[in-house]
Amino acid sequence: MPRSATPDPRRAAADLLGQVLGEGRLMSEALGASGFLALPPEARAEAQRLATGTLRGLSRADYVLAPHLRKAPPLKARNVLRIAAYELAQGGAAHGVVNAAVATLKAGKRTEGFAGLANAVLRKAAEGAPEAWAAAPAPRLPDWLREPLVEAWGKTDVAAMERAHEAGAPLDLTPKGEAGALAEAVGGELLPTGSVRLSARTQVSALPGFDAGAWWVQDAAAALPAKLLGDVAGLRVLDMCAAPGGKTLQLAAAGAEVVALDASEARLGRLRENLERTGLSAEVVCGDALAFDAGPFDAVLLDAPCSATGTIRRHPDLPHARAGEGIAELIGLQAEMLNAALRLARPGGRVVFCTCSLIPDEGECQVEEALERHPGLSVVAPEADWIDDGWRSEEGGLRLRPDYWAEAGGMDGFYMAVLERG
Ligand SMILES: C[S@@+](CC[C@H](N)C(=O)[O-])C[C@H]1O[C@@H](n2cnc3c(N)ncnc32)[C@H](O)[C@@H]1O
Repeated sequence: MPRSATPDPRRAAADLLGQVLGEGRLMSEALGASGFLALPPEARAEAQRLATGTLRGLSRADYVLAPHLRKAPPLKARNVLRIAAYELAQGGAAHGVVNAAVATLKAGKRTEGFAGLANAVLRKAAEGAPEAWAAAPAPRLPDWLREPLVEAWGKTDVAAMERAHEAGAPLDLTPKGEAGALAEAVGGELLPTGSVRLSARTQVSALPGFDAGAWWVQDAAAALPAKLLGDVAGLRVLDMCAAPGGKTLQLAAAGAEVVALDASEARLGRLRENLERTGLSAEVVCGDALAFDAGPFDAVLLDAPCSATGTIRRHPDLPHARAGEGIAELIGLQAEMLNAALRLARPGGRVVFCTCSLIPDEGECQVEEALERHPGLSVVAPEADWIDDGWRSEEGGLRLRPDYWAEAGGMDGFYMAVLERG
């Protein structure tokens, strides 16, 4: 399928799937490609919805299509069939979904030959589609990630995480001001941790307070590391890997004098936009955290680059586009960054270390090893009425997982710990 502008969202969705499944590209990269950006906003939103939903249930799509296919067609055509299977499972009218898939295939030189096959396959797959989809085996993470997670958390818990990944994520907002007032203004649920939760289908820019910068989108778990620093009003705080700035905004809103450091100028552009929209301020610095030398700070927040395996609910492309490459390097970088954070904190100052990863090597183990490297360093057990004791991990941090709060819509996987310099 050519990557030219097209108003057909199914074709665009199939192209997104092709990039993720065929080229190992992350969806976030594919969504930023000029061909995709040239589409009208509604087509982009629909393509993203279709691609994301199909990826969440990819093995179900293959399972319901398999009995009707003698052999799997090439990836481009297969992805159109998978999207149609997802639409049928969602209750899409059979004739509309089948005709649309056939038209999408006919529009592509390399897929037009599969239009007849798709017509026959999808008509058969349409019968009892939602039931067949629900009866298919539940999606599992690929082995590169499943194996280390089963070793860390056990099969039952990993299956619960996989269910949470398939369920997707609601929309969480962090208030600039009072959380109860925001919950009322947007008609959302006030969570015990102070985030406000809305349905994933909410149109963000249409919510009251968007233009005024009264809140920002941030997963409920991602909002907790900044809270662990406690009362930061008047303190000089370094947000060491700051962009796009969710935690910088929290710290600035809490009255800290924030230095927001990040190595990516492009991502800092988004941080600056966020500061502007919310009317908050921070000193923004583009640079390498390992070479940064403007301490000491009263407190440091280190949200280190990681595998991002805690965010699969929102990014179901990740386990498909990646195969674990680069994680060993990230683990080394996280340890170096933690050393740098401890250097930059004043004696007695606190460092919150966090990663949005489900892999203990990027969380619990980092803290255990830092304690061995730094005599005098201690872990401070966080105290807050919103902390569930089940979140506490042995070395003194908090382990959050996507299968926690399952009935309330879950949370991203995160690890966080408060360290105090001797
Ligand atoms: C997990 S993200 C941070 C998210 C951010 N804290 C937030 O809440 O919006 C990790 C960030 O680390 C940055 N980063 C990676 N290597 C870095 C380095 N050597 N120095 C500074 N920042 C770095 C990346 O550009 C990325 O923005």
